[in-house]
Parts: sequence; structure tokens; C-alpha cells
Amino acid sequence: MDKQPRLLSSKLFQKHRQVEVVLSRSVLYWKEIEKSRKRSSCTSRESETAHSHAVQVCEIVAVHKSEEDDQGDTKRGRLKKAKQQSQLYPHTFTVSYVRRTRQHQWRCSDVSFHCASQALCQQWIQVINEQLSLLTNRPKRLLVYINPYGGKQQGKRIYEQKVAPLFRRACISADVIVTECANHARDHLKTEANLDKYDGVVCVGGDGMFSEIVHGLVTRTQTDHGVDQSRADAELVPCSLRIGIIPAGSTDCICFGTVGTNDPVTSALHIIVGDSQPMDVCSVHHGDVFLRYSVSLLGYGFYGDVLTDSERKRWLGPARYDLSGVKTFLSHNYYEGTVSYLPTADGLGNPRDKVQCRSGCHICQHKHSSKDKQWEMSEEEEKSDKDRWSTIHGKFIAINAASMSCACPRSPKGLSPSAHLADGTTDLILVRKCSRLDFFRHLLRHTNKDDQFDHSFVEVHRVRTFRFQPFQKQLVSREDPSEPPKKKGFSPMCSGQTTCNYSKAHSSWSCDGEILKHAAIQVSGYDVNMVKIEIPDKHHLTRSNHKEKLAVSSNISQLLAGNSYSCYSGTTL
Ligand SMILES: CCCCCCCCCCCCC/C=C/[C@@H](O)[C@H](COP(=O)(O)O)NC(=O)CCCCC
Ligand SMILES: Nc1ncnc2c1ncn2[C@@H]1O[C@H](COP(=O)(O)OP(=O)(O)O)[C@@H](O)[C@H]1O
Ligand SMILES: [Ca+2]
Repeated sequence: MDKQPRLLSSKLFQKHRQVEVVLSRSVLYWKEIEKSRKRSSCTSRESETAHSHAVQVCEIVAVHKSEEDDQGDTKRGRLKKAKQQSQLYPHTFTVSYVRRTRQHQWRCSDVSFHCASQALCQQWIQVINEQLSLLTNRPKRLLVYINPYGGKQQGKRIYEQKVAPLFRRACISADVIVTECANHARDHLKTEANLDKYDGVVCVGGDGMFSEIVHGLVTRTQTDHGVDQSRADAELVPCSLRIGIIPAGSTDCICFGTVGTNDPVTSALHIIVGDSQPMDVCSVHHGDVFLRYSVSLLGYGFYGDVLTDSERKRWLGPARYDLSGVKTFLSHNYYEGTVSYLPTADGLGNPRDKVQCRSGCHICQHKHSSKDKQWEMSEEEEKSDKDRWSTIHGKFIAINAASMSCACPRSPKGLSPSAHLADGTTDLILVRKCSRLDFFRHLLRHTNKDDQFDHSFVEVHRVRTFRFQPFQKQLVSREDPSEPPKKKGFSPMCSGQTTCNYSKAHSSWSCDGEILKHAAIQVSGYDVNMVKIEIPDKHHLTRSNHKEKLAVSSNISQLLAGNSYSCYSGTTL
């Protein structure tokens, strides 16, 4: 049982059994009275033996008076004893709480308690509500954008049937906008939406829809603060609103990679309880021109080609990726170019260290701890950056930059299983020209336990920033890659002649599922949490042993308690 002082304790009835119900600041606990001496009980985050149960207060969704239960009890009261009990305890309150099920999925369960007097019933409701009101990271007002066009075109139905009822139960008010065209949500956020009214923004859709929300919110924040986001070295101002994702797209890897499952109910519950997880965002520029932000995958070659082909097959829904994947695999294209990158300093792990980013991950936490000098670059280190740049010229089947694992149902461990959500780095994966069979072996390893980087033609680097210049016969770049790109170095690519002459030799970049119009890009990450998404990572706890569970959960509270990113759920951009 919880060691904290009891706020309230009563003998009540639950399913016709007398139970002792205790509320402390952090736990709601109940155990059967009669049999408790004979059998042992236990307490855990949400635990249950045959006769005792404990639910963390932070995972209570709501408490309400249940009128209909009096009737239900009478109907069900076949036994005389049960009838007597429901007459003696006619006032019922119901607590809705989070129940963990298989594979990181959460469900909302109800438990009803019957009280002898209305006053006692009211007291329980009031005291539980008082405790809930202390949880300041929970959202009360949300702005919801639904993409009715993404995935299997089920966004509206998913929201109305699975999410809205939970938001109502948790007394969250939501203003809902069903988008009418691409970029509707982005533009509404950029200029129109009155953001002061909301605690967070929720998108119902896939990674593309999430990306719209990120662009809308980040741009709005920079505009409000007079920051020019087109400058690659601009210091961006973090957004004060968090973003939640209800998965209703085709890949949904941002949701899967943070929550551990693509399940709308689980995501809605994480939003309700106010979980939050920081996430990296990187910016993509072409010379001085800002192109996009990226959160998940920037892929050139294979993934760029899959995406370009799949957009023509949208009518197939998520299956378009499978068809385009096979077609692109059979084409077996490769692309020549130069990749330059700045590797991370030691201490941020490496893409093959088999360390998985979990909730409260020490690498991401240190990254965001301003007190921890170990993670800050000294002036000398910054100066020596120039010497640390590496350059690789080659023929590549794929160049992938994974700012997070990019785990999804197609690849449950992801493109880079050890990538971190909020460490300010990207894992740069270079797949060189190889045989079709070798490339197939590499792809297959994304679906099993084998190491997809353990091939002579694959290399992976954890980087802070990188550049790519596609090979152009007449325009071989002689620039020092450690120097910021000069405008003139890129400008010929934009001229009609150059682009047309060599366009067939180029692939496109897929940026979180959206096609970029330039092949030559420079990518840099941000050291700050710019946006937080409402998806958390407590799912990782279920993978740990008990000791780890305790350690991780205390880290979560430290993360949420005193820092500037404290919001309600998931991911920092
Ligand atoms: C022989 C079997 C080979 C199977 C290989 C599977 C490898 C899958 C890796 C998937 C990486 C996914 C990275 C996610 C990118 C998304 O941001 C993007 C847009 O998502 P959404 O808006 O929700 O549709 N999705 C893609 O680019 C699809 C990639 C599919 C590749 C087959
Ligand atoms: N109402 C709409 N009609 C058409 N396209 C839309 C609409 N709303 C959003 N979009 C665009 O749909 C694209 C795909 O959205 P997304 O939710 O990621 O689905 P999917 O995962 O199937 O790609 C995004 O580029 C987004 O900008
Ligand atoms: Ca990262």
C-alpha cells in the first residue's frame, strides 16, 4: 500500500463485496475486506491481485456520479444479500482509469463504488476531482484537426467514435476542424487560429498531417517573435503548445515510434493524462531557402522514389506503399552524390549501441539539462567543428536520415532502432550501390532481429548536421563542405537547363512523407525542444523489468515537474 498520508478512506461496496477504499495523493487503492487477512495484496503502478487493486491518481481519467447504477444493482440483485446491500448503499460513483493491455495498448476501464450516503458519495467525487485538478499538465481545451483524406479515409469516424467520447468523459472541450484541402490546418494555425484559447493541438491523420501542424505552429511562433526561419542558423523560439497525434494515416511512424502502437484509444488516453515526450526537429534548407522541417525520415533514393511513385496511387490507401515499394525495389536505381556530415561528440551513443530510447532516456535528458556542461560544446570544440566534417562521395541506393527510430508496423524496430527522440541528432544511413539480392537482405532485416547495418555496403553515423549534393557532370562542387554553402554554389541547380539535363539522375527527398523539390539540401537539428507532441512513452516501461520501471517513472516526473517543456504528452520537436 502507498506510504503517503490518506486523504480519504471508507468502507464501500464494489460488485456486492465490501471493500476498503483509500485515496492518497498518488494512489487510489481498494481491497476486499473479508478475505484480506487470508490472502496477500500488492500495489503497483496499476496492479491487481484477486482482492486488491491500485490505480495511480495520474492515470484516473475522470470520476462521476452514476445514477443508473442504483437501477442496475436492483436488476442484477438476484441474491437477497445483494438486494439488501444495494438498498443500504444506494449512492454510486464511478472512476474511469487507464488500464494497460497488450503491446503498449491502453484502455479506459470503469470501477463503481456504492456508498451509504449521498454526502459520502459526493465527498469521494469532490476529493478525487481535487486531486485531478492538481495535475496541471492535463489539457482542458484542445484544437483538433481531422484529415478526412489520409490513410483509409477513416479519420472522421475514428475521432467521433473512439476519441471524442473519451475527451468528453475527461471533461476536455475540443474545437474540431475537418480539413478541406492540403495545408488547410497549416495555414489556419499560421494566421487565423486563436491559440491563446487552447492547451494543445491534436491532429487526426498520419505523419503528413502531423507535419502540417508542426509547420503551422512553428511558423506562427517564429512570426510572433520576429524570427526569420529561412535562415539556417536562426535560433528558433520553442512553441508553447503541445501537439497530440491520433493515428489515422498510412504509416503513422511518429505515433508508433513514440507510443509503441498505432491505436487511437491509446493515443487519446495519453493526451488526456497529459503525458509528454520531447522530440527532435531538424530543418531542411536549400542554400538560403528554407524547405521544410523534419521529425521522422528524410529519405533520398529508395524512400524518395517509393514516395513519389506512391502519390500516384493514393486511391489504394496505405497499400500504395507496398506496391510502390516492390516497384522501386525492382527498378534498383542508384544515385551519385556527395554527403558531408558533422558527427556528434562522444557521449551521445552511436546508432549501433543497441540502446533504445525510452521514456526518461538518460541521453535525451542530459541533452536538455542546461546544468549539464558535459553536453555543451566549448568554444574550442565549436571552432574545431570545421575539421570534424567528413565527406563521402559515392553511388547510393538510399540515403536516410532518421531523427527517431521510424518504427512502424512494417518495421517494428524501425530504420534506426537506437535513434533517440530528443537528443538533437539524426542517424544518417548510407546504403551504397549493391546487388539486388544484398539490398533485399538489408531490407528484410528491418522486419526481423538481425542488424540491418551489418553489411559492407551500409554505413551509419550519428550526426548533428549534414549536407547532400547530387552529382552533376558539369557542376562538380569543389566547395569545402565544412564551409556554409555559398548561394552561388546551389543556384545553377535551380536553373531550368541544369535541372532538366540531369533530373533523371536525381531522386527526390521524402521528408516525413512529403516530397521536397530540391535534391541538394542541408539539414541541421535543433538543440531545443521546439514543440511537444502529445504522445508519451510510458509504453517503454512495460518492456522493462520492475527495477527499471521505478527508475524510469521517477525520471518522468522529474522531467515533467520543473522544466520549461512541461506540457501534457509526448514528443518535443
Ligand atoms: C522484404 C520486406 C521489406 C520490408 C521493408 C520495410 C522497411 C520499412 C521501413 C519503413 C520506414 C518508414 C519511415 C516512415 C516514413 C513516414 O514518415 C512516411 C509518411 O507517413 P504517412 O504520412 O503516415 O503515410 N511514410 C513513408 O515514407 C512510407 C515508407 C514505406 C516504405 C515501404
Ligand atoms: N482535406 C484534405 N484533402 C486532401 N489532402 C489533405 C487534406 N487534409 C490534409 N491533407 C494532406 O494529406 C496528406 C496526407 O496526409 P496524412 O494524414 O499524412 O495521410 P497518409 O498517412 O495517408 O499520407 C498530407 O500531405 C496533408 O497535407
Ligand atoms: Ca534524434
